[in-house]
Amino acid sequence: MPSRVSPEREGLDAQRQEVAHALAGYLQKKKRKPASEIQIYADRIRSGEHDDFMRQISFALQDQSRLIMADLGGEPAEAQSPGITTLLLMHDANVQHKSAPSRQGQQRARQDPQTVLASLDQMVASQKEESFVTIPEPYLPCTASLESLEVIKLSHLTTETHHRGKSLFIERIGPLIETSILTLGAVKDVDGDAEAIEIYHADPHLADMLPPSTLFFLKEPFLTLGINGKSVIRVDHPTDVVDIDSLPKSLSSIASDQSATLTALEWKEIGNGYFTKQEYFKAGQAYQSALKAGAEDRLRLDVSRNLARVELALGKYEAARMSAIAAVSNDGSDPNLKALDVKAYFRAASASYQLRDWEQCEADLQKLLVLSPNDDDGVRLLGRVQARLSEQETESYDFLQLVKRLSRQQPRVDIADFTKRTLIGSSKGRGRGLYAAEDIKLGELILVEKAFVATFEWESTTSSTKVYDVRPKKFDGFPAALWQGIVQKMQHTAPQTVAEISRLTGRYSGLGSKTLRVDGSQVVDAFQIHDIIAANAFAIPSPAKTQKTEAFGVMKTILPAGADSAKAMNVPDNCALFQYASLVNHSCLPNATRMFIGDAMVLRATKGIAKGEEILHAYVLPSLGVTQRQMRTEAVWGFRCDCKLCEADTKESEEVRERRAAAEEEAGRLANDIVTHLADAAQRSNIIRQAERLYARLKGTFDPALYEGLPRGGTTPIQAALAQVYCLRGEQSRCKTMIVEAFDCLGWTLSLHKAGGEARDLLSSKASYQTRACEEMVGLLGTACRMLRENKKDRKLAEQVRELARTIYIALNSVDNGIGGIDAELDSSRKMASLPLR
Ligand SMILES: C[S@@+](CC[C@H](N)C(=O)[O-])C[C@H]1O[C@@H](n2cnc3c(N)ncnc32)[C@H](O)[C@@H]1O
Repeated sequence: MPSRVSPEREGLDAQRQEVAHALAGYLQKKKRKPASEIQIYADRIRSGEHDDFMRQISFALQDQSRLIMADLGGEPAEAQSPGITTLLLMHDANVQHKSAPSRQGQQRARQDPQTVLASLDQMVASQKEESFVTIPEPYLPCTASLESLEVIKLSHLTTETHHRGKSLFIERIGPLIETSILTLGAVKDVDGDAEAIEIYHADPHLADMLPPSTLFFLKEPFLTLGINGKSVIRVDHPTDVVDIDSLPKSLSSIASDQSATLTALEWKEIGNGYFTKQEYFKAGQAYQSALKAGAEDRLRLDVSRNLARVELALGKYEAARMSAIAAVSNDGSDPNLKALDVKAYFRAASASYQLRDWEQCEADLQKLLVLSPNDDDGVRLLGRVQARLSEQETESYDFLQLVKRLSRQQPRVDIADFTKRTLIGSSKGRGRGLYAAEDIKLGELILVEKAFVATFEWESTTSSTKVYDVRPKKFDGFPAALWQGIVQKMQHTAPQTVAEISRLTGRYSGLGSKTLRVDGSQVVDAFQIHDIIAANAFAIPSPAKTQKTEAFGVMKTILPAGADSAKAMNVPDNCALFQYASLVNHSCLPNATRMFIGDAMVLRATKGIAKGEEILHAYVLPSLGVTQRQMRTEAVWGFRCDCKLCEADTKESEEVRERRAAAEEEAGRLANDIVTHLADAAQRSNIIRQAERLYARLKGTFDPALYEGLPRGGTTPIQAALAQVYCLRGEQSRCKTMIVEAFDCLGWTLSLHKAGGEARDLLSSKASYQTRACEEMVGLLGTACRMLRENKKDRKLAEQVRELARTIYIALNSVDNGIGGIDAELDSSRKMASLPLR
């Protein structure tokens, strides 16, 4: 009997044809794909292979890829809308992920090198096209030593399997191709069996580390499917790759089998040759070989000293310090050796400086100066390290100089951290947090910290990479350059720093804060770093923008990655990870605000903080609506804020919120118009009355009992405009009342009665939500100052108000290069005062 096709089925088929046709048209037009590739996609759709996906593609064709994301079962990406090709690839990645368990344990087919190299070209083409990275289910890096692993061949590999307890001994064939954050290549084993390999976060010198025809080890290999659906060995943790030169001594016979046996002296000469050509990695390898070949006495000292120099150039500071110290002869009787010891100590001190171990650096230099008291380099470095020690102790930073020196070529600052005013403690329901170790006044420094790693968009093409994470099924941008930078740096960092970074919160805890050195390398869990970045990285504004800061165009304090309201899921241009400042928890009623100078974060108090109080800053803009705030903190950091403001905001009805939003919008517009219309006598009274009515309406939307002592956002612009108007009209009492009310709405009590004590005593905090409000506060104080200056008896108070504005300005900017703007503001108010108002 012929099968009957249901009407629904017929409809679906027709729809499929239509979508396939539209997709083909779309791809041809937008992506300029070769016709053959379009045909493949269209055929796949026609054959029903993408049946579920049909609907999603039709959404995409209507440019609604956000909905598709939600449909795929992941969180809707708010800003990153993947294109159709990406969606198809993502779909494939998802299907691959789901079907992985059914493939697990399947025997891998033997492949010859030519076939693998040909498919590598295909993989490279699709990677270049999409620059799209899939993050698989996390797995741990190998923590076993090479000696304890059983060597297997490629033919022993089975799919979707982490071969724990095993290692491969393989060699690279063909080129290594870097695309985005992964390096693609091909390898073969002693049987001539070949396989593709994907190495993530690879050492920048990977090609030198794994030269063709040189065998290397891959610990606990993982065989999976690549982006093209073909098998590939995936290496997520770079420490799973062990090159011949890093082999432990017990296995170094393998190395000598590979290279003709040279003497230590010959290796040293080879190293020096590479050094002259600035091929530092290869020079380092040669010096290592010299040491392994048994360099002794003077030769050992020379090789170690040269190796230290090379390691400094490669950023391997831990190793550099050890090599430098190993190069010290301590033989004061020989003037030649003494001079060489000076060099060795200088290299040790330079490494200590880079490791930010200021005390060690100073100690290394003291030893140097005993041998050569007037050594220029030594004396200069001692000056620098003493400046760092002073910053660390007494916060003696010259912020203005630091800002002036920033440029695109030099976006990083040379400063020490200042953390002694804070202590780490546990914060109920929030994990760890930072606490004030002493009383801290409004505007004062809480901490200064240089980023562990910071990346700037102009330095790398991978500052934001498209990533599909199979765990939350989330497609998003991710700061891949930062990820790679941290994974790399962790391998050459002091264990204590590694442990601190590893302790930072992240959804996947991986190796935890255990520090493990295996086979001479610091083991790093790349997935753990990924999740640490997701929960802790900060966006930083471009130093170029920072330099332009003037007057009230204050430096923007940018929120942590993914936290900005407008760009929601977009990855910021510049981002950084801070080891210590990451511990500051969130509140919509913060007591601290952050700003950045290059790669350093400066955190200041936005209200008086008593000893023992927790330091809190805002991860999301407190002025956003509560629903948006909570959605963001939940999506990015996995918590719901339970501060008093969130509590009050959530108790309000939707109707009240909508009413207020409408009044706020109108008030904002009117606040802008008001000054423009002041000169117009016909409009003036009318517009002022309108503003007063609107202000009363806006104020009326807040339930006084619910918001007792809490800030009421959105009122400031109209209050500031009215205060200016009253000031210009000479209505001092109304002006004063409006300014005091404006501060009250921002969560502050401002006293404008009489001068006395310190300027900051004029202000006391209830439960302010500042951060962005600082700008508005400075403006309001400008008006207050102008009003007070009119009366002779209030001149002293006026100066205190100006000083208070300055304190708040610095709390936000850290430098007072824009403080002249406050006076300029007063001048412009004076000009306005000449307008005929009455
Ligand atoms: C940047 S870390 C802050 C340090 C963190 N408390 C720790 O122990 O490492 C961000 C994480 O802290 C926690 N957190 C921060 N503020 C919070 C708050 N107001 N309520 C609950 N948890 C919070 C969340 O777990 C969030 O993912």
